Amino acid sequence: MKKILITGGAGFIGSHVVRRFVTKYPNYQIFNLDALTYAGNLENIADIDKSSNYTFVKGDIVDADFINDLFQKHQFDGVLHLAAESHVDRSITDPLAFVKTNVIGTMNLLNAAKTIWANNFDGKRFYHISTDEVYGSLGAEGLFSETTPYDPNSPYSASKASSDHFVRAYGETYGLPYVITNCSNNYGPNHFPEKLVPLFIHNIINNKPLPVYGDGKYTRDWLYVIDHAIAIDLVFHEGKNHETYNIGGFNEWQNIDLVKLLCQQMDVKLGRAVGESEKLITYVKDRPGHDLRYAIDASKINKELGWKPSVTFEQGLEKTIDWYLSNEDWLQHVTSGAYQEYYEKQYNGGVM
Ligand SMILES: Cc1cn([C@H]2C[C@H](O)[C@@H](COP(=O)(O)OP(=O)(O)O[C@H]3O[C@H](CO)[C@@H](O)[C@H](O)[C@H]3O)O2)c(=O)[nH]c1=O
Repeated sequence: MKKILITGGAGFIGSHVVRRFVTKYPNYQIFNLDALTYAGNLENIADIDKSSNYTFVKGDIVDADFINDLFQKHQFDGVLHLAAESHVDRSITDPLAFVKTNVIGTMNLLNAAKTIWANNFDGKRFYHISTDEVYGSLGAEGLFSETTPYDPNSPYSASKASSDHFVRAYGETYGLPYVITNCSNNYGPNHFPEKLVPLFIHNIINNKPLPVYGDGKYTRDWLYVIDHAIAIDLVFHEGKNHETYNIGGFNEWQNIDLVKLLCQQMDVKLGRAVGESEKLITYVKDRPGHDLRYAIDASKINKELGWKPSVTFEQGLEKTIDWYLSNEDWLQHVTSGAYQEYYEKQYNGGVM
């Protein structure tokens, strides 16, 4: 039986990956390591919690001694590393937290893997799940490919770029077997309501303003989170050693158009008059260093591994809205306390 460590498995993307691996691979023993920060929530994976091939471990990847002990104890065969501080706005107010978790945390995992595998890399794999933000910002034209030079702009993307570089460096220097994926914006169930889609769903339900940064003309490439989990499964098992794969939906939306579509779908779901939710749109001051456009060329993963998104954006968005509307308890739990304080501070940043 293979022992697989998944970090960040109580978070948004991680919870979908953990569920997929636990249910699809009964011959794997899955260890889910999560620090349970504000964005991690065991409710996200409550349905698989009792599975015999699943173990939850609470712990922080920043603690090197703890990580070394964990690797020595369990002798993992593979690591899927998703644990990260991931919110760009938070990285602007507290960059060091991002260096700690995303850079030091990744280093601790790399060191621990290198030590236990001790040059015996047969059947071993370190998989770093990363972001397209490492490539910086596109103008109106072009797509990010795997050979696009790194050019990160936010403390968040700088920390992810740094950790990508360390993973590659451990591959080149010590022969560590690795794969890296850089994915575009995800949306779907379990997404903490600080990111655009879940925050706006939450605010529409509660009749709160929808704070659109700047002129709303920023563009992102959106992918349903379960399609990302499927891609991660494929890359972990079939991706080539020492390779990078970009993952994206070929699905670009300007923020304001996405928000309007979301408002329309929410009006229908909530039985509101047409145009009701759009009245909540409020233009607020822009994010500093806001990247204009991300768009992914996902043809490598498509050609080599046969992956492509399984749902359209309209379908994925509807599934997402349905999930939030039938999980209002979840929303209530995660939006109380610390989050609420943060949100109020953020929103009071100023209406334009
Ligand atoms: C939270 C929020 C966001 N926005 C804008 C900023 C962006 O142009 C767009 C999406 O913002 P966010 O949901 O924060 O996501 P973004 O900054 O693109 O980064 C996401 O996508 C990345 C992949 O591209 C991931 O690596 C990040 O972890 C993830 O947070 O919406 C608003 O206009 N208003 C808001 O309140």
